[in-house]
This record gives sequence, C-alpha cells and structure tokens, in this order.
Amino acid sequence: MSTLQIITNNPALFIKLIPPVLMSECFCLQEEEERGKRQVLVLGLDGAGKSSMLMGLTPGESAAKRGRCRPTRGFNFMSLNAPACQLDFLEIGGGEDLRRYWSDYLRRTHVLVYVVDSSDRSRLPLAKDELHRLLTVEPQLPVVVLGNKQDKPDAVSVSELREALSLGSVTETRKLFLLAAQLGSDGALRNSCRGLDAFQDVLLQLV
Ligand SMILES: Nc1nc2c(ncn2[C@@H]2O[C@H](COP(=O)(O)OP(=O)(O)OP(=O)(O)O)[C@@H](O)[C@H]2O)c(=O)[nH]1
Ligand SMILES: [Mg+2]
Repeated sequence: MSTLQIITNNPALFIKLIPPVLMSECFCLQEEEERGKRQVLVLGLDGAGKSSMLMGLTPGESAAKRGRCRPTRGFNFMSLNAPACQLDFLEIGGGEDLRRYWSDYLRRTHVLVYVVDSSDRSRLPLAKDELHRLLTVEPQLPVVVLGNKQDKPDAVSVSELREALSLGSVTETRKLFLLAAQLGSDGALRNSCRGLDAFQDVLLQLV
C-alpha cells in the first residue's frame, strides 16, 4: 500500500463550502466504485485516536509525529492504494460541535470505522449513544469498531467494550467487527501501532 495524500482542513469552512448535499451531487458512489475507489468514513469521539490511525496507515510517518496528533478541527483525508482498490479515508473531527455533521457523510461511504478510546471509561456511554445514532441512520452499512488505547492500564477489555457499546444488540444482518488496537501514545509504546494489520485486512474484505 502507498499513501497518496493527507490533507487537513478547517471543518467549519469545509462544511460551509461543501455541504454534504452539494457533495452528493458531484460525488456519485457508484462512479467512484467503477473507478476502483472505496470510501471509508472514520468517526469517534474527540481524542479517540482517529488521526493516529490514519497516520499509522501512512507509510513513513514517524511514531513521534503520531504522538503529536492535534485535535482535528475539520477533517482529514487520506488515500491508500491497495492491490485491488484505492481506499479513501475521511475523518471528521470528534468534537461536540462537529458530531452533528457526522451522519451527513454516511450515505457516501462503503464502511464506517468507529474509533473508541478504551480507557475513557466515563465517556463510553456517550460513545455508545453516538455510535447507535449512526447505526440507525444507515442500517446496512458495514462497521468496524476499533477499541483503541489498549496499552493504557485503565483500558477496558474487548469483551467489556462489546458490552459497554451494546454491540450485542446490533442486528445480525449487519457486518460488524470489533478490533483491539493501540495506535500511538506519548510513552514508550508509541513505536507500536498494533492492530493495524488486522484492521487493514478486515477493511479490504468489507469494501
Ligand atoms: N496511549 C495511547 N495514546 C493514544 C493512542 N492512540 C492515540 N493516542 C493519543 O491520543 C491523543 C488523541 O489522538 P488523536 O488521533 O488526535 O484523536 P482523534 O480521534 O483524531 O481526535 P479528534 O481529532 O479531536 O476528534 C493523541 O495524543 C494520541 O497520541 C493509543 O493507542 N494509546
Ligand atoms: Mg483527529
């Protein structure tokens, strides 16, 4: 896989200049498919590790840089060339002011990646509510939940996360994966980006 580009922009501007409705007029999912492109929408609460995940997927990005991720004030876009297709990742920032825009982007995506900070115990109920709000909007969209920050001592386990996010209540007809990950840290573990190989494999199966 190779990275084509990564662009950070101001979300407020992005959303004002290219409102989702307008985008959907000039952006046809079917046409993108014919050109071998697959859209991956990356959502999750602020600080969950979405940008760290994108950097982890970017060959050549140093671990030190991953550890210096700043909050995404708008969106991040990154493309990866896989043998069979191009994966276009779009992260929308997870701040409270941006969450209301999340669902506007669901219709134009092939897979939703929902990143959760497994150590942010007090906000797991909020992460659950936001996830289920998205699931209601697009009942068939495949979803990969990344239980991130597994390196932190207070992280909940994957089975606890499944419970906390009520993933058992998700209909069996939906393709849903829950993966553990540690994508970057300020400490000694920041050289590792564990979980991304399995993550890429799952994504390529879903798109
Ligand atoms: N310990 C640890 N820290 C992590 C991990 N992944 C990300 N971080 C740190 O968590 C912080 C937030 O990560 P980001 O990738 O910016 O989070 P985000 O989801 O993009 O947040 P927003 O853009 O604000 O929505 C950064 O300081 C990262 O270094 C992890 O697996 N373990
Ligand atoms: Mg971010």
